[in-house]
Amino acid sequence: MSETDEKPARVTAGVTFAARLAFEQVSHRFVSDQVTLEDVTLAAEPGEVLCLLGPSGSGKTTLLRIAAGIETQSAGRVLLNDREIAGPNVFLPPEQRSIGLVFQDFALFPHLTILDNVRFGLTALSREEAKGEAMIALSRVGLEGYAGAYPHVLSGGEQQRVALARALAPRPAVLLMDEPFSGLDSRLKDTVRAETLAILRQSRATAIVVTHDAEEAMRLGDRIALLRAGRLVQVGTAEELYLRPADLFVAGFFSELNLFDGRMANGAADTPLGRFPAPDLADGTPVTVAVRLSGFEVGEEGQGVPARIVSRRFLGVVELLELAVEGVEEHVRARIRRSQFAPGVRDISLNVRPSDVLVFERRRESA
Ligand SMILES: Nc1ncnc2c1ncn2[C@@H]1O[C@H](COP(=O)(O)OP(=O)(O)OP(=O)(O)O)[C@@H](O)[C@H]1O
Repeated sequence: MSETDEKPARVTAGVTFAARLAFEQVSHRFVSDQVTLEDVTLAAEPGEVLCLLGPSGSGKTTLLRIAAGIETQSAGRVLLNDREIAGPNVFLPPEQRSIGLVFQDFALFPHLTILDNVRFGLTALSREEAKGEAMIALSRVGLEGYAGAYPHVLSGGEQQRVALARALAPRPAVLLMDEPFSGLDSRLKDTVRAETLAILRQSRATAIVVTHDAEEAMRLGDRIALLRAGRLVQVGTAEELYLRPADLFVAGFFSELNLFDGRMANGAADTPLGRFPAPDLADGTPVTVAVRLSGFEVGEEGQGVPARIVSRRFLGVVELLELAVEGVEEHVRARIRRSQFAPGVRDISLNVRPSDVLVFERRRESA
């Protein structure tokens, strides 16, 4: 069978099947008394792009390595389409898992052609078949014209696409990507991210993408799973995590916040910026009121809470104000549309948009 006969059908056929990858109560320790992951239950649904988000050291990479079979969990199971691939009595080696990996440094071999880099993992096929599959994968990322070239002639973004082609070539059911864009400069990043998403959609692979950047997770993920210190804090769509964060940590990951301490009284929290209702919290509960920097309407003096401009920083479309407000120890920060005040204006007034206020029960550590 010639590769040209097969090519069009294969390109549109994408992967053989879209799989569900599930973690069930997965825990992990590198050192016995130190939690890397604790009781993580999470599934990437067939064809979904799931972003694993969290600060450095929160366990994202370890979870990915457990899925790939290059790390073993201390407890719990990993399932691919309801088949256990890692558990107390089962351990399927990485090469039998139908899982592809893309790392942040692309890890291309400089002395191999682009084609040979992509063909590298296709050891189960004959040389000619592997070439055909590698060419299909390269055409999926739009780089078939570079098959005979070496990696150094490609830009960072193109090298990332080769790495993606290499991971897609064996038609994995699930693709795992660890900070795949962090090696790219910020101008390239947006384009490569959009291209990658389009390729993932076309290939229909289920993908788990690790990132520590909330905006990247919002741009890429159908859903986002946020980890902190090895524990899953919240899973949901970008809207859910942004609009209804489970706690202050989640809120702070998605927005810059001004924080005020208060106490519930008559169904609302009192702050120097106003009273904010929180019907679910009992009166007397100590609370932290979080106001997004973008959550202010500003006006001339006398139209709201009085504030004095301490500094203004021009940021292009917006400007960042630092404001002194009576009753607030630290400066209040506000991100407003630029040029709303003439130079030299000092006294203004503030109104807070209720949709940009979040009230949380105050935890002991932040009390
Ligand atoms: N081989 C190892 N031996 C011991 N501890 C490790 C090892 N690898 C990672 N750790 C620790 O495990 C924790 C989780 O690491 P992991 O790399 O999974 O986090 P991460 O969220 O991916 O972080 P980053 O974004 O910095 O890569 C960290 O505290 C890290 O220091």
